[in-house]
Amino acid sequence: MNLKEHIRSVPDFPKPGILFYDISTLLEHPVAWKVTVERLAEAIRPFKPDLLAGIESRGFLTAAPLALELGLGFIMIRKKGKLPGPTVPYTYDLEYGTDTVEIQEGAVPPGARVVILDDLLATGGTLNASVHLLRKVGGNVTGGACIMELTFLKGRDKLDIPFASLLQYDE
Ligand SMILES: O=P(O)(O)OC[C@H]1O[C@H](OP(=O)(O)OP(=O)(O)O)[C@H](O)[C@@H]1O
Ligand SMILES: Nc1ncnc2[nH]cnc12
Repeated sequence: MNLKEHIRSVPDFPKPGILFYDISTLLEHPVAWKVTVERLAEAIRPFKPDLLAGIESRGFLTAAPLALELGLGFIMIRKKGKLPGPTVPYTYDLEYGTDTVEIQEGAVPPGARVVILDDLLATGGTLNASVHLLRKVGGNVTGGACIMELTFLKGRDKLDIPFASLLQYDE
């Protein structure tokens, strides 16, 4: 099955000049979505995860069903101020300014093998920050995976973990 046929590309969203890859149409199609989850399961098998982490918010849609399929726990990496109770932050640089991701204290058992999921890798800034956050709380990040990778942005070069993507886009 060609999964690219189930992803809609929307020009000039959310800003002029950006071609937005929309997974809404993939999620709407139960067979294509099931195939996506199965292919992700294959892609991350070599990383031997104990636990899956998803990055807000489309990363939750990607990681949660995969965790269920693999019989693993799922934890959330969220934007600042969204998680209740004690949290641990990691702040990273953007082109202009900074951003912060957070995780709940105690979400990662010491030394757990964690694999990070998101829907899409663009510049790699979000995924790289998530790797650092998970390490800060004692996780052993053994890999990362996305459904889509914008190869022309070379986000993969920013990562110091093994990384897999199902679909590559060069524009
Ligand atoms: O590789 P990067 O350049 O960091 O970009 C990729 C990130 O951007 C998108 O999330 P967005 O911030 O749009 O949030 P959303 O998932 O809540 O829509 C996407 O889901 C990734 O998390
Ligand atoms: N071009 C794009 N399409 C969908 N999500 C994105 N996140 C960052 N860049 C994106």
